[in-house]
Amino acid sequence: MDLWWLLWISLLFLVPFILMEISSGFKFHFKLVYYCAMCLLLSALAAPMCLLTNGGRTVNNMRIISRVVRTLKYFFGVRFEVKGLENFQIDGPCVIISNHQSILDMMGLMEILPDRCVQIAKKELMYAGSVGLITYLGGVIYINRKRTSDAKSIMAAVAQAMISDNLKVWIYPEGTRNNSGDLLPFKKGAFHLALQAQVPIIPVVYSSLTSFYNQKKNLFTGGTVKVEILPKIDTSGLTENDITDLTERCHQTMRQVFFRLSNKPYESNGQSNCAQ
Ligand SMILES: CCCCCCCC/C=C\CCCCCCCC(=O)SCCNC(=O)CCNC(=O)[C@H](O)C(C)(C)COP(=O)(O)OP(=O)(O)OC[C@H]1O[C@@H](n2cnc3c(N)ncnc32)[C@H](O)[C@@H]1OP(=O)(O)O
Ligand SMILES: CCCCCCCC/C=C\CCCCCCCC(=O)OC[C@@H](O)COP(=O)(O)O
Repeated sequence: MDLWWLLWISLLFLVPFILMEISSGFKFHFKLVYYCAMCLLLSALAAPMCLLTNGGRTVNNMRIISRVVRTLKYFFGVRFEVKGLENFQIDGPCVIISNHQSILDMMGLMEILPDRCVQIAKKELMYAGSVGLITYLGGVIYINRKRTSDAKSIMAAVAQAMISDNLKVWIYPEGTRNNSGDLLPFKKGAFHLALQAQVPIIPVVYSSLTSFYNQKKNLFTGGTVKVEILPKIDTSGLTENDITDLTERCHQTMRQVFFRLSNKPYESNGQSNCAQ
């Protein structure tokens, strides 16, 4: 009898691996679920560490969170080649903006996260189980993307907090994940925030994940991500009238770097062809 049980249980374990061999779709989704499960598990492990070390919701928990998240890359065969870390060496608050491709970006975010840096996140993330808890403990700021007025007032409060608590704020100006191999147009909140707080903006660009992570092609293997931290952009003296131009300028600069890092020819949409 035991032998039969053993046979059935081992078959049960073998089934996902057999399915992964015969179906790329199954393999892609299995790996994505594995990633989410790892995030949930690591969050559940990190939460008590944060509570015991720092008591409650504080940006200091980001040190623990980043250390734990940095281990994830080894489970998924992802490597990061980072350039420009010296550009993070600025005292005081700043707004960091970067392109956003997938939930895998958490690995790239934590790979280079500077000290005392929180992120702006969609409020739905608060309800993602233990991941929601860990983002809360890390000081993540939640916004409702569908209610611009609420988002504006939250960001205005963040501008005050950045100065009083010496906080850096990381924002994904595309406002959503985008695995298309290009950058979406930028929302303006990050730039309003930088002007309201009168702090510099530091653009960060991650190369395209599409060479090893592509939902359309059910591709999810390991790979190398090139990361470039660009020199800071000063906002002193700029006013609300400069927001659109500042947004466009950052978008164009980051898009050129994105194409260069992704070894793709720069397709300007009516913009200069010289990739940086
Ligand atoms: C240990 C375990 C581990 C495992 C797990 C890992 C855990 C890791 C832990 C921790 C890390 C967590 C990391 C989470 C990351 C999550 C990322 C996301 O969720 S990304 C989605 C949410 N982020 C955004 O959406 C930002 C970008 N959006 C904006 O900034 C928008 O501007 C926003 C939302 C503020 C408003 O969006 P609009 O859709 O209305 O678009 P617009 O065009 O920008 O604004 C409309 C008008 O309002 C003005 N406006 C916008 N923001 C303003 C402001 N702040 N003040 C004044 N006016 C503003 C603009 O100038 C525009 O007006 P005119 O067209 O120019 O007339
Ligand atoms: C008890 C309830 C349990 C709920 C289960 C939760 C399932 C998800 C669990 C883990 C997910 C790990 C993801 C790590 C954090 C990802 C942050 C992120 O990248 O969010 C997406 C957001 O940038 C943009 O959202 P959209 O592209 O607009 O959409």
